[in-house]
Amino acid sequence: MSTAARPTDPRETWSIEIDKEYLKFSCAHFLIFADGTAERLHGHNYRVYAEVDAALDDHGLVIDFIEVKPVIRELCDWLDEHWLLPGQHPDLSVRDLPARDGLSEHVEVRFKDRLYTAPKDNVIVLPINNTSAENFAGYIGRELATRLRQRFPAVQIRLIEIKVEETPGQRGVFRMRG
Ligand SMILES: Nc1nc2c(c(=O)[nH]1)N=C([C@H](O)[C@H](O)COP(=O)(O)OP(=O)(O)OP(=O)(O)O)CN2
Repeated sequence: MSTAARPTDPRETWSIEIDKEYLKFSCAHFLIFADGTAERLHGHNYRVYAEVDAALDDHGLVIDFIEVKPVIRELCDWLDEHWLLPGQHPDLSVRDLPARDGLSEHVEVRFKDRLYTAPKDNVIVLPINNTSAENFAGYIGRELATRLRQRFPAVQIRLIEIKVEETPGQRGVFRMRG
């Protein structure tokens, strides 16, 4: 039987879905609400679910699972065990504190009447306006799209969908087309 790629039927689309227990990140955050109040600082074990929609290659693959999982995992591992802060919220500021008196470099975080300090390497300031599951999905999705296009230039990605589950049963969902 021929293994040549069949002519594609425009009605058909293909995608891969990745849902691995180890695609997770444990992080601290506090959500800021529309009325200006915010949660106390707390943490979640976030789970990441990914879908990539693209043409099937001549070998019957969208993208090799073995090659795409490490790209998602490197993003999860980079976020893991950090306090995530929204760098674009108007009422939250982060100031670097130089090492002194035997202390390592720290950051000072101000939000309204709250003041926190933390070792600088414990914190990641993300280009988002709130630490919602949706914004985490958007950040991971955009980063993943950039990295997949760099590493798999021949893949014609049509859609990337990232779901970030903050607690079992509720997820933020991000989709990027084209
Ligand atoms: N659209 C969103 N709403 C909320 C988010 C979010 O990321 N996107 N996040 C929070 C809080 O961070 C909170 O920690 C989660 O809220 P909550 O629903 O209370 O979580 P639980 O799992 O404890 O909910 P239960 O229904 O009690 O199990 C809030 N909103």
